[in-house]
Amino acid sequence: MSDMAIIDQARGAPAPLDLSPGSEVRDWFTLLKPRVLSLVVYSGVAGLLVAPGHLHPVLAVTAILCIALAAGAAGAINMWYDRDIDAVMRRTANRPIPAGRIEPGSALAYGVALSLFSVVVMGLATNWLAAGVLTGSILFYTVIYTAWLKRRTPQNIVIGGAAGAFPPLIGWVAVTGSITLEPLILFAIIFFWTPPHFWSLSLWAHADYARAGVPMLPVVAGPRETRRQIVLYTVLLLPLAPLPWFLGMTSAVYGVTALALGLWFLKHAVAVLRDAQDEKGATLNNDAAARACFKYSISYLFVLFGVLVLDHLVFS
Ligand code: HEM
Ligand SMILES: CC(C)=CCC/C(C)=C/CC/C(C)=C/COP(=O)(O)OP(=O)(O)O
Repeated sequence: MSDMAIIDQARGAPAPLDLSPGSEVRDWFTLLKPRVLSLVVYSGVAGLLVAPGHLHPVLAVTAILCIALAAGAAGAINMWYDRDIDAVMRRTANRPIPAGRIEPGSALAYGVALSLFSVVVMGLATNWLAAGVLTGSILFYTVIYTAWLKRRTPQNIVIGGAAGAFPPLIGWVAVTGSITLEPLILFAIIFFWTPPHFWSLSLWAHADYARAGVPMLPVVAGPRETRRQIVLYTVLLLPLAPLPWFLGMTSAVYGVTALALGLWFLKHAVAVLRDAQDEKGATLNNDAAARACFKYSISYLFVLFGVLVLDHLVFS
């Protein structure tokens, strides 16, 4: 706390919210993995906006806040469970639990309380199917991905990564109260997007995972196989993303944009595959192609879902 804040508090003034680096409030916020939340909320909003039907704006905002809260709460439980491996990885060693700034038990209680709160509010504000799917997504991330698959198999990302594909489905179900083919396609898009998103990053971050004993694909199968798998999933995503157009859900504007974005993703993936390696398999240019592919993966999803929503608002 700053000197001014301490003086203010001594005078009886309410303490201002301290969000400075290392502050306690900031640490509790960090437990929610806020940076990843941006795309989670964005895809949830997209699912909610393109769904047929109407939800009162207050309830729609509540539903989105519940998705954000649930994803954040699951992130806090993930950080509680993974505190041992987070402590050994350079990227995560300064997280609030391994750095000793937040007690593990308090983080768990926080994650569980926020999870329960988000599910109950979602059920009351929208419908109980949406609350059920929200519960499924929390359990998928915390139990299936974090506690079960992450430390056991290099397919952890493929199966467990489905957790992150739930938000547009939840947004849709919050409006319609039912699960149909359309939101399942949105789910599938994120499902097939996740492996190239994460494996690109893991190509340059695998030393961290190896040190922590996490069997990520580059650690277990090597960088070459990881590069091949990145191309494979990008190829699978290519026809999948325009599917809403083929099924009459959108106009050609979305369809053609989805194809173009997919081809550009594939170009990045092929560049990753071709990235020069020395005889020991180490890359010669600091994995510039993998870094570019990871960065592009995030823009890809932002633009794809943005155009999906615009297409819906303009043409339907
Ligand atoms: C198993 C699946 C996934 C894994 C293992 C994974 C892992 C990661 C990692 C390690 C980062 C690096 C930076 C950080 O720690 O914040 C990252 C960044 C990011 N991920 Fe993922 N991710 C997954 C799925 C997703 C999904 C489903 C979304 C949203 C739809 C997403 C959105 C993002 C975003 C927006 C960033 C950039 C954050 C920033 O600004 O640094 N990720 N991801
Ligand atoms: C509504 C709801 C529950 C949505 C799920 C949210 C979501 C984006 C899940 C994706 C999984 C994810 C970010 C994994 C990060 O891997 P990790 O946890 O292994 O990454 P780390 O090494 O950074 O801890």
